[in-house]
Amino acid sequence: MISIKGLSKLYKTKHQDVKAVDNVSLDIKKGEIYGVIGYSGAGKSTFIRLINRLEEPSNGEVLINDTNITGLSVGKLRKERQKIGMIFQHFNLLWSRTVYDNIAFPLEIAGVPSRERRDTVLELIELVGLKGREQAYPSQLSGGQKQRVGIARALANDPDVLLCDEATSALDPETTDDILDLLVSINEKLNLTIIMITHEMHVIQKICHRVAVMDQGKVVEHGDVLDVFVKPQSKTAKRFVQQLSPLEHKQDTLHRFITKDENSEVVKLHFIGNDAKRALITDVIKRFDIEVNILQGSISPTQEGAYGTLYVELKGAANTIQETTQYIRTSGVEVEVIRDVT
Ligand SMILES: Nc1ncnc2c1ncn2[C@@H]1O[C@H](COP(=O)(O)OP(=O)(O)OP(=O)(O)O)[C@@H](O)[C@H]1O
Repeated sequence: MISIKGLSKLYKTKHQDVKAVDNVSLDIKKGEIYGVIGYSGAGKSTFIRLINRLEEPSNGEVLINDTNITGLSVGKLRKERQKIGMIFQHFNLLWSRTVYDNIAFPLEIAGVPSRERRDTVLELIELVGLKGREQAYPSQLSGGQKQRVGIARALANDPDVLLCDEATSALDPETTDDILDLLVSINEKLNLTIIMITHEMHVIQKICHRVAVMDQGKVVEHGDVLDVFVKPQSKTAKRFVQQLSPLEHKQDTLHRFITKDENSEVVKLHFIGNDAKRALITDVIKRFDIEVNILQGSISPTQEGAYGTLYVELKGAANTIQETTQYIRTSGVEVEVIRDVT
């Protein structure tokens, strides 16, 4: 649905040239929530603003439903932008207009007749959970409510895609989760494609189907969220995943279980999707003459299923330990033998 080809943005400043976005190519499918994550300065905001041409690209193309956004005249771009909603970190509401009038604004610009406009605004107010606050001004709203107005306004012209630029970064964790839940429900109800720029891995984990990791203007890794969480390849992705995994910080506590004794082995098990729900440890204990000592574990949900990590100590005869790890592997769970903790 969205095809981004060789997209680049070079800022020329007095002192230096900055490649904010460097030859990015991505395909985003209809109805998916696509996350783009990166640290500050990675080029995320520039990237998302290139999609609707709030920034002009230096190179490359953006195709939305086969329309080449990069090639459109100003007039045609204005029309096409109605199909691309956008929400912002600081909401960008019109402070002198009520909730109702903020949401009606893009419909006024699009020349929608007042009767139809009213129906759409009331429907959107209901959709984002702001019934009863129609006549409030932005200054009278909480951050979460302001973002709900932003979302309703972005949906007013029934867009094909919603661009979210750090849409939850100004919100507290609880309100962030409420807004993320709202975005998921809108994605499901309207089959709306959502592109989500963020520096928070929690956002990616909670709502995205696929993710691209940006560093210094480049996409250094992209794929299904579950794959990137379970097996991050790039240094940047690994750092992000570690942020979310409290276990990685506690690895030093594993030290005392790691010995040179061949009758004891510490292993890390990776569970993905339905594997995370299986009673594998019970199964292993029943099958093998082995002691299983659970050291640490966690399960994390994502949009595409759960993934989990479990550290266990296996105690028994060396060949039984080997048979056990082999059995676990053949049952589809990845096993990593931990010999050293760094
Ligand atoms: N208008 C501009 N002129 C010159 N350089 C710019 C401009 N906008 C962004 N940059 C530079 O481009 C790079 C990417 O910036 P961008 O804001 O896209 O990153 P980001 O990942 O969104 O970071 P943040 O989350 O901090 O905004 C940075 O080095 C930034 O200084």
